[in-house]
Amino acid sequence: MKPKVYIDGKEGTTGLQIYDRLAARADIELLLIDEDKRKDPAERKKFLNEADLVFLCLPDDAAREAVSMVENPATRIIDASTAHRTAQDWAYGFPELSQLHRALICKSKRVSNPGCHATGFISSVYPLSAMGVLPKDYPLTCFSLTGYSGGGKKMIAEYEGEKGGALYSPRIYGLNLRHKHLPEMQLRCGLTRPPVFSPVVDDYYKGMATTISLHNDLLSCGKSAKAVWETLADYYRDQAFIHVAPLGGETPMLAANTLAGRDTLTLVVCGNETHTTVTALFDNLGKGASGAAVQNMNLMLGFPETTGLNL
Ligand SMILES: NC(=O)C1=CN([C@@H]2O[C@H](COP(=O)(O)OP(=O)(O)OC[C@H]3O[C@@H](n4cnc5c(N)ncnc54)[C@H](OP(=O)(O)O)[C@@H]3O)[C@@H](O)[C@H]2O)C=CC1
Ligand SMILES: CC(=O)N[C@@H](CCC(=O)OP(=O)(O)O)C(=O)O
Repeated sequence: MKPKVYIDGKEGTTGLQIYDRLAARADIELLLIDEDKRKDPAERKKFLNEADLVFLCLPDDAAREAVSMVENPATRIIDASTAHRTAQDWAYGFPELSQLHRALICKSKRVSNPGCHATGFISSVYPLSAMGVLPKDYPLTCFSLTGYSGGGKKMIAEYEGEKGGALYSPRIYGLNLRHKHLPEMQLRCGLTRPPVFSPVVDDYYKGMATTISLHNDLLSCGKSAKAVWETLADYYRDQAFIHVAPLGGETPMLAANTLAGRDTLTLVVCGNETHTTVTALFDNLGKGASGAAVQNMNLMLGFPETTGLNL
């Protein structure tokens, strides 16, 4: 019997991208709700309980409500929203972080998909912290560029409709320094202080560049860009979805849309004897959302991790 899969919120930006990755798959049965009933709670409840695995591609409150509708103990959930990313009883859907993360995803009934900015931040900070290069109390700063599809249908409409001058230029947001991804960044990396985080949205559809900046003399060990690069290259050497570029990168500038349309993430380490930057390049809708969600589904259902993905 093929596992039955339902995407709640399939008509949204993340949901459609998951659908695109699954539509042609013969190893699952996709359950499709009637278009005119896609927000009908009773109909959604039926689908949520009929499925072996559901993706929640909904705003946070609707995701919480959807979880409360699930009564079938066999139904497994991957939540793409922020609602459960710091919940201790949910597995954190970032399998490359450790064997334990991967094992918990494989067996868990509840998996929370990482936030897009958080994915970029954690991909560099977690290994450096786990390998003892970065002290847990390091005063981290991070800036993160994203395309406008990161803001979902509403922001896409803003950028693709008649727009004013400001939307033609990069915009720094999250100015209260309390962006919703900060709790998962801090908790999942075990940091004792939250980073100073500045997200930036710009006038292109998708793609991200998330950068942390380090003073080498404040690192616990390996006080050079080369040592940071070696640590990351070694940590991710066997991963299909995360690659580490040669030290210094391969281009004189880093374009945030380099990996648009792909489900992989590339880390670029730059710097010198005194300072280091690490930049994660990826697609907010690939490794930053839908691609990661499908990767998690494959692990949960026992399929090859790379099935149906744009490596
Ligand atoms: N876009 C991105 O790059 C990323 C998004 N995410 C997260 O994924 C989730 C979805 O985001 P995104 O796809 O961008 O958002 P969108 O606004 O593009 O899509 C959300 C979808 O949910 C539908 N919806 C809203 N309320 C309900 C409800 N009560 N019942 C059923 N459907 C409902 C909306 O309907 P309607 O079409 O009528 O508006 C819409 O189709 C969010 O939590 C977001 O934060 C995570 C990582 C990256
Ligand atoms: C451009 C823009 O607004 N982007 C969104 C991030 C989208 C996202 O990752 O949402 P989740 O937190 O559900 O993962 C933001 O920064 O709030």
